[in-house]
Amino acid sequence: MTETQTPRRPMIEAVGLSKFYGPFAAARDVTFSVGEGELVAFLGPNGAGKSTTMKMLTGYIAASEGTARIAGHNMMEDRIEGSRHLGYLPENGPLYPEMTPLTMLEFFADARGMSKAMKKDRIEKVVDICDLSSVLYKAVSKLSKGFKQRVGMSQALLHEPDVLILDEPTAGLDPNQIRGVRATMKRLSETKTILLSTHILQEVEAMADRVVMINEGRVVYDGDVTKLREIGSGDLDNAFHTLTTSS
Ligand SMILES: Nc1ncnc2c1ncn2[C@@H]1O[C@H](COP(=O)(O)OP(=O)(O)OP(=O)(O)O)[C@@H](O)[C@H]1O
Repeated sequence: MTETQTPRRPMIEAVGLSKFYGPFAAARDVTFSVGEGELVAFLGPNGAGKSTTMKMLTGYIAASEGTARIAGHNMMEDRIEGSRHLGYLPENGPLYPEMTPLTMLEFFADARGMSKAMKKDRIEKVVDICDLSSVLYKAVSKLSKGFKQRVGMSQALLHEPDVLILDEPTAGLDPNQIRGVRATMKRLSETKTILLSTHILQEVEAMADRVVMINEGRVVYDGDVTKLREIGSGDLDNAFHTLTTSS
């Protein structure tokens, strides 16, 4: 950042977050922040602690140590206010298999206390953004993985949050579905702050302003994609390998 640029307002903050399961640390002293309007990729091998960190950031699980803040709100002390700003797509989607996408969105809109008019308007908008009109009346259990992912995304966007935490939004999708989800995320990144976990390095190249990498529960890299590539002598796969196998 040059001296003339104003620092971005931090919208997602992990401050010394740790999560212990007995003696095992799933996350240890994780500290990073995502500024307003940034799209940050959260990278790491299987079991590195990405989902655990995201769950602490969203207030879904309590941290053993440290603080999580969304739009300045401590997610343990002020979760309701923080959650107003936050859309969260968990790893396996918050899906109710016997509901249809429409009944599920209505259910979430009611749970958020939306007025009738607001509910209609917001459901129409997220159905459009996530391209769900063809499956609105089908049971979620009968939908393809790609559509299930989009239903999860529509739920995350329903209350028009300005911060999105998306846990592997493209995992298990075919290349066409990945294209669709990436295009949606790219559009959303024009107006929102996004933290997105992924294993796919092309996704990082295509979309992210910055990368936070985690390995064995600890942050091992926080910086831009260009510097990350330099660590791998010009290759992101190499950089990933170097940073996640040397500890
Ligand atoms: N409830 C739990 N009890 C015990 N260990 C857990 C629990 N939840 C997660 N872990 C462990 O914590 C570590 C981090 O898991 P986490 O799901 O955060 O990793 P991840 O980086 O999201 O992995 P993946 O890319 O495979 O989704 C793993 O070793 C996991 O087995």
